[in-house]
Order: sequence, then structure tokens, then C-alpha cells
Amino acid sequence: MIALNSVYKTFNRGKASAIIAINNVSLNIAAGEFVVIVGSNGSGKSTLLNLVAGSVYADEGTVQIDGNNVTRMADHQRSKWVARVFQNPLSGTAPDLSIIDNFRLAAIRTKRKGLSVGVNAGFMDKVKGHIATLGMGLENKLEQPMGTLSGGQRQALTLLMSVMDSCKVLLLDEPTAALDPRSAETVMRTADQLIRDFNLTSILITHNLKDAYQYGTRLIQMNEGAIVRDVSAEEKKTLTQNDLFSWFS
Ligand SMILES: Nc1ncnc2c1ncn2[C@@H]1O[C@H](COP(=O)(O)OP(=O)(O)OP(=O)(O)O)[C@@H](O)[C@H]1O
Repeated sequence: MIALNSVYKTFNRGKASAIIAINNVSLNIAAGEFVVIVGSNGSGKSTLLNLVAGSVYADEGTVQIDGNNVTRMADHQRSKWVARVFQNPLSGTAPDLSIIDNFRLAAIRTKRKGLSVGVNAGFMDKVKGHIATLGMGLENKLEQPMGTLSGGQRQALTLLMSVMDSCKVLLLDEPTAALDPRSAETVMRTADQLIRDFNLTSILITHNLKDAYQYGTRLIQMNEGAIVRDVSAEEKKTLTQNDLFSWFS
């Protein structure tokens, strides 16, 4: 589903401040895999995600999504396959608009044909049904402004909004970093459930080693722009949480 082939990315190329962020990375992620990426600050995790999302282009090498060469394709053109959730719960939603209007906006953004999606009763029922599965009681507050919800509630809704419109790839860039522990747990559980329900191919970046241990089918460690560990689902079962901590000592 996602294939990076011998990808390099250097920032500030040709200057004294040049930084090799991605150094010859090749990575194949099969449909339905849930890959968790860990690594110290500056190891290239976000750049890797940006290369898949299209907010950064490779200097060399190719990026493919669902069999399409997207190496030079703009991020908005990739949005038919790729949804992305960021650290900040505020970044994915419009605070002054109601929950339902945020869902309408999200649907309009990803749908190429017509805007009828936002106004019909079927759409409202579909959104309501999906929100109910979050188990937060928000399905009865569809007219409430998004800005009045907690960070965890907003992030859970952002996740749902991202995946509802038949995207295939979900990119999660530290989605719980700004949340308190309980909200973070709820959001991670929600993400895990949505990934299964919608059969998504997913990449999660996290500094939370407990989450890295608990979630995902494959675990990757990056260091200095390279993949230094790639642990399959089978191998992961043999790891302990302490093994993960020892990678960083
Ligand atoms: N737009 C940019 N311009 C210049 N340098 C950049 C840019 N984006 C990233 N870098 C540099 O590239 C390297 C990799 O950054 P990246 O954000 O991918 O790391 P990361 O593993 O996600 O780090 P963190 O865990 O701190 O978020 C870092 O040295 C960073 O400073």
C-alpha cells in the first residue's frame, strides 16, 4: 500500500546548515498494516510521514501509494488516499463551527463531486452513527461548537472525520502528545478501533513507548534518518516493554 524506495531528503541542501533528514530509506507497508515508528528527536520520523503525506518531496528515490507513483504529487492530490491527524487537537477542526458542520466541511474537502453530501439526512444519520461508536455521548451534541469540547473529544472526532471518507492510509503524528493521560488512552483506543473497523493502513509516530508496545502490528525504530530496527508482528510478541526502553538507553 505504501512503498518508499531508496528515499533521501536533505534540508538546506548546499548550505552549511544542511541536514540529512532521510538517508536512503526503503520501506514497504502492506495494506492493513499498522506501523508504529519510534526514535529520538530529530531522527526523521515526521519527515518520513511528510514524504508519504506529500508535504515534503524526496530529493531522490520514489514514493508509491496504492500502486501510484506519488513522489511529485501535491499533498491535496494525495488526500483521496491519505488522512492525517496531528499533535494539536485544535489543528484538525474549526472551533466556532458545530460538530456536524465540521463533519460537513471534512466531507466536502475530500469529496470531489458536488456538495450535496453536507445537507442530506442520510449524511446526518451516518455521522451520528459513527460518533455513537466512540462511546462519548457526543452523538447527541451535534450542534455544539467544536471549541467547547475537551482536547480528547476533539481529537477522537478529528480521527473519525479523517477516516470516514474512504481514505486508505491514516497518518498519526503524535496524536496524543497534547492530551492528559486518560484522554490520550481514549484517543489511542479509538484510533486502534477505527483502524480495524475501516481496515486502514496506518503509521503512528509516538514517543510513548507504552503505546508503541501496546499498539500496531509492526514496530520501526529510526535513528539519524535511517531505519535501524524493523520488528514484525511475530517478533514484537517476543519483546518486553523493557526491551523497548533499552533501545533508548
Ligand atoms: N523544514 C525543515 N527545515 C530544516 N530542517 C528540518 C525541517 N524539517 C525537519 N528538519 C530537520 O530534519 C531532521 C529530522 O527532523 P524530523 O522532524 O523528521 O525528526 P523527528 O524524528 O520527527 O523529531 P521529533 O521526535 O523531535 O519530532 C531534524 O534535524 C530537523 O531539525
